[in-house]
Amino acid sequence: MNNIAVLTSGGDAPGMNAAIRAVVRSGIYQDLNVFGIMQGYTGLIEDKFQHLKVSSVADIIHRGGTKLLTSRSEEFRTEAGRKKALANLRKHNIDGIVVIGGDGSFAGASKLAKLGMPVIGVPGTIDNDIPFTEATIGFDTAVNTVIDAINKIRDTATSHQRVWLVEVMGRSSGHIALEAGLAGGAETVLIPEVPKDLETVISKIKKGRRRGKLHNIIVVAEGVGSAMDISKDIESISGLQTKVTILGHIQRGGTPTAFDRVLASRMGAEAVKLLLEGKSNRMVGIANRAIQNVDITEALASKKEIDLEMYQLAGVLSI
Ligand SMILES: Nc1ncnc2c1ncn2[C@@H]1O[C@H](COP(=O)(O)OP(=O)(O)O)[C@@H](O)[C@H]1O
Ligand SMILES: O=P(O)(O)OC[C@H]1O[C@](O)(COP(=O)(O)O)[C@@H](O)[C@@H]1O
Ligand SMILES: [Mg+2]
Repeated sequence: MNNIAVLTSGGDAPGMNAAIRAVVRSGIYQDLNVFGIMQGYTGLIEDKFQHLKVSSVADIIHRGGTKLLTSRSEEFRTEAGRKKALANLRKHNIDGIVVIGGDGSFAGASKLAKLGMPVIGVPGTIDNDIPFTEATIGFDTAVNTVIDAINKIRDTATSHQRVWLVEVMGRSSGHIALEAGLAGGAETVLIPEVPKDLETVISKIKKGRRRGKLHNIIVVAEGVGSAMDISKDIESISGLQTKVTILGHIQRGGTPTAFDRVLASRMGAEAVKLLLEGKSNRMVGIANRAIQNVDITEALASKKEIDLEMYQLAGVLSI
């Protein structure tokens, strides 16, 4: 193995830069040439390769976003698109590639591996919706961004004694909502993994008010549906007035936490090690603080479960 490549794909996540840095520097440390592919699978198809040096990844460990840029590529979903991508990898004599991205990017990566290109996946998505890893790069930072927002909303919610719905990201999963809900002391957490019951939500609000509670924070994962619609339903059933804040893409930006930087550094370096060991179609993960790796196909075949005990605890602690 002489030449390896790295790209970021799908939604950007804080810590992706730290992962890129780790791939580049541990690759160079082990005498590899490292190429960065700009704009994810789009750049792979459009031949946007750059030879990276040690200094190419200087001053990025603390930055959100991705220096390599990212994209969602429709063309890569087609066989013709993937063949173009493979031809470019061959043209640059690439012996293996590290894909930093989420579940969709891994589905693409696995197809590339089937075409004969060694591929290692590094999980980078704020959603934390990838099985066989307790954390994905960006999740911790996103959760911290959400609790910072909840703290601020709580100040004004209390002052006006308001019911507040905070909509958070998570395309089809409730990991951000649950973790931020528990850490932010939310009264109710609505996640797609658990059927929603608005009568229970409303009776909890009313019970809280009877004990003198001055605010109600309800965290809604976007995968449940629009917080705006849910607020209208709560208002029409209960007669209560509600406010809604949709946090949106603010959750994707910002400087990564120490946790995400360390995770990204370890995972990026592990990906290079796996390529050097001749592995392919593997995904790096973390369990009990140890870096591990699993087959991507196996990972994609299963769904990451939500921690129902944590969900119940969030309910108990907000009685
Ligand atoms: N089933 C698939 N086959 C091939 N490529 C895919 C597949 N699913 C996703 N991709 C590629 O991966 C890209 C990123 O996936 P996406 O789901 O948007 O983000 P993420 O990787 O963050 O989950 C897509 O734009 C597409 O190019
Ligand atoms: O920025 P976009 O393209 O609208 O995507 C929004 C989606 O991306 C995410 O922020 C991250 O998801 P992915 O990692 O799958 O891209 C989701 O939480 C959200 O639903
Ligand atoms: Mg995804």
